[in-house]
Amino acid sequence: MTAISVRNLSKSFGKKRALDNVSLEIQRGEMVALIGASGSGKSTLIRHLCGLETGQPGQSRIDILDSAMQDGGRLAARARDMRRSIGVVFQQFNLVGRMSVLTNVLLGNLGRIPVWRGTFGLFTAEEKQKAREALARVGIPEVAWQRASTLSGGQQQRAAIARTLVQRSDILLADEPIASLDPASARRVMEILAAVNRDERITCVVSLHQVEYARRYCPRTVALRDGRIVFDGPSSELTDQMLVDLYGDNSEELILPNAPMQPAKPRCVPEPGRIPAFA
Ligand SMILES: Nc1ncnc2c1ncn2[C@@H]1O[C@H](COP(=O)(O)OP(=O)(O)OP(=O)(O)O)[C@@H](O)[C@H]1O
Repeated sequence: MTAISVRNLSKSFGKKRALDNVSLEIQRGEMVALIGASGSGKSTLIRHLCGLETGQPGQSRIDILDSAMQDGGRLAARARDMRRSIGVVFQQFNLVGRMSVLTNVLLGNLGRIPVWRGTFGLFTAEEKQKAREALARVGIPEVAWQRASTLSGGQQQRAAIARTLVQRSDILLADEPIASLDPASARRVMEILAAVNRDERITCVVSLHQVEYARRYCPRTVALRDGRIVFDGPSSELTDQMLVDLYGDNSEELILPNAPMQPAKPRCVPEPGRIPAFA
């Protein structure tokens, strides 16, 4: 089954063409890295895949699990329901900081339970147990009762992955999940994503700045430049020389494994009431 199918997707912001006739197929169970220099269109593509953006009117179409998510620049009526099958992890704003980690993970149930139960935080014992298991799965069972804002950046990303497990998503889209992390935390997060892909058969699309992580953890890489796909194939075949040829001076930010990492902590959602995307 095809997990994600993108056809002829273009998107402009004013005069800036962020995506330029992108077509892409990702099969169920794949783990795919999306790489590209800053501004190449990775986040814009991910935002389209989860229905947060619509493409230009015309021939574009995005199918998720063989159902149209958007067609001709219009979101399908079922798009909201379809989002339940897509877990999203962002570089920042992953968790509601004032809530406990466990509650954040429990928010993964929201698409499947009555709104009133979610609003009042009335989760069943079984749901709480599943949330605790998900935290154990990502290696941080001990932080369940901590406020999310007190977690380290790597722990926050792991809690966000736990939330997608509770959501029981078929597809996990991670938009630069390791960009703010130190190398050890980045490796841990990538290992967890790879394990979730392998063991739970969740299709993963991970946007990354450094090709080294793509080579190590993702069998397939899709490289974007100026909104166009310029490489799509086995990550092992994407050599440093190819990156230099594709990106020129900008290749440095993709090749040097430690250079562009900013040691900032991913930020939690600051205000109450805001639910992380598709939690
Ligand atoms: N909402 C928006 N309004 C205006 N321009 C936008 C918007 N979103 C993206 N862009 C522009 O589209 C282009 C692609 O941006 P995008 O964020 O998708 O790139 P990216 O590859 O994810 O970059 P980075 O690695 O720096 O996050 C950039 O030139 C960006 O400035």
